[in-house]
Amino acid sequence: MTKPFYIIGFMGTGKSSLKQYLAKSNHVIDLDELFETHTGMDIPAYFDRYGEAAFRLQESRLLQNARADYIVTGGGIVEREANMEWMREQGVIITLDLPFEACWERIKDSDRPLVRNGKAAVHTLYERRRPLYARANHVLDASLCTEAIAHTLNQLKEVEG
Ligand SMILES: Nc1ncnc2c1ncn2[C@@H]1O[C@H](COP(=O)(O)OP(=O)(O)O)[C@@H](O)[C@H]1O
Ligand SMILES: O=C(O)C1=C[C@@H](OP(=O)(O)O)[C@@H](O)[C@H](O)C1
Ligand SMILES: [Mg+2]
Repeated sequence: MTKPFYIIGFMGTGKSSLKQYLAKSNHVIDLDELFETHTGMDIPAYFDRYGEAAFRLQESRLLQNARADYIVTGGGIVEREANMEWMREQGVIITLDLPFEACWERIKDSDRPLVRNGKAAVHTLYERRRPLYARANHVLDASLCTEAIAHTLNQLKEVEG
């Protein structure tokens, strides 16, 4: 197994969509998918029942147990400094970067629990998290098509993985 590439970025930057385009020889884990398999609940239902703090605790646990070539995270992984430290120690952090309006267009009709707080609240969250995503080893332009982003990742993996 290679050094893990941790894919981070705000909701809607296209992290989860990458899976099908990454090299087939690579093992890819999406922490949100893993979360839903482990808990047997979808994320909106989990937020409703147990709240965001409980979600963050489970998310950190899953992060620390995940072993794969690519570990696709949820947008809030940057909320805990310990998660950032873990990812930096273990592997390479890659941010998908996209302006807020484009993220919002992609997520506004989805069932993501934080989207229910409305556009202004999500914008505030975006601004607060922006410096955290900027701390990655690499920042990629997420306005490109998924295939192009995956291609760049596959190339980076050959050099750094
Ligand atoms: N590169 C892209 N270009 C255009 N639309 C995209 C791209 N990547 C993802 N999308 C769309 O944006 C939405 C959110 O994508 P998703 O992969 O779930 O993002 P994330 O996991 O970062 O929240 C989906 O509707 C998806 O089809
Ligand atoms: O930004 C966040 O706090 C969240 C992002 C979501 O994942 P995506 O970034 O894949 O949408 C998911 O983990 C949860 O709804 C919380
Ligand atoms: Mg996702």
